[in-house]
Amino acid sequence: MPTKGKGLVARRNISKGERILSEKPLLISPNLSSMSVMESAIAAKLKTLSRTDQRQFLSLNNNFPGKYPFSGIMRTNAFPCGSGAVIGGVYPTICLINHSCLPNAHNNWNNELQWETIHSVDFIKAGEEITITYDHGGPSNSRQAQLKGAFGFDCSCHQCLLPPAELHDSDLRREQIQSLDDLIGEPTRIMATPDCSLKACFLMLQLLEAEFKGNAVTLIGRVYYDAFQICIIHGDQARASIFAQRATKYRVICEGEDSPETINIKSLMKTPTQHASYGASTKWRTAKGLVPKGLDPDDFENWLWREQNSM
Ligand SMILES: C[S@@+](CC[C@H](N)C(=O)[O-])C[C@H]1O[C@@H](n2cnc3c(N)ncnc32)[C@H](O)[C@@H]1O
Repeated sequence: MPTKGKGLVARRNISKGERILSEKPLLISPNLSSMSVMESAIAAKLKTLSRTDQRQFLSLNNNFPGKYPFSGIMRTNAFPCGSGAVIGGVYPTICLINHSCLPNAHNNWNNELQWETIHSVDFIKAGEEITITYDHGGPSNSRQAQLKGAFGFDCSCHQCLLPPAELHDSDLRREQIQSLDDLIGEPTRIMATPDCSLKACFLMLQLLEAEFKGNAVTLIGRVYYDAFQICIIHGDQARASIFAQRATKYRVICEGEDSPETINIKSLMKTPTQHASYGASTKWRTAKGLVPKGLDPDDFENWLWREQNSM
């Protein structure tokens, strides 16, 4: 791939939500603070691998050559085994997938399978590059700084190369998305002014659509899960079950039916009271069956988002 080294390209059309591949890690290593300790730990693990696996590991890209080549390969390629995990895995094929700030696929550690999975989050045409995201979001300058610092490369994805005026508009939206994300996650606000937190979720969905078009599957799923949590904390089982249903739909697209997180949300959709925060407040208390029937779609959305003029 020009400016990116090797990459993965679709050989056939791939529909949204397909599991493109799943892979067992070649090697898993903790992210140790001392490079020399990490280098010896990886070297010891490498010795236990077959010759083919050793060759595959050594063929991976290294943006940090020098005194600690094995650690450099891990730092360039490893994916955390689960969100917030301190251990990371490298994979023979998945590690060929380049980054995009507007990716068409999503990577996820399936703790049940103990494999990393890749799902398409958009329709991918034959011949198109398959991309995932390595960054934590935000405007282009902060994404680029993070990618350079953590992985040692200058991002040349389509989004970062937009003409200046378009990049400026995109950066403004990404800044707003980041601020809303912080606001939605504030526990004191969720307890004191849940209406504001729910409104922030609603605004976030509009912004995600404007910025990512159809590709914001992962983020949309998270927003619906946040809305679920806001409702269940305040005892509103009816809305919580609808939000969990929507969160499930998006989780299935980017992680599959067999992901433990999908299974967990699906079960919360059926029994929202299983959530640990249920009962913290009774401010919005409703029974699960109190979802209104026969409303037109706009009125249903007004009810769901607790718009003032709704029932
Ligand atoms: C996990 S590897 C991906 C496969 C790699 N391109 C190769 O040739 O082996 C990650 C490395 O690919 C390159 N890369 C990935 N995404 C990129 C992007 N958006 N812009 C520039 N380089 C990128 C960087 O060198 C990065 O450190």
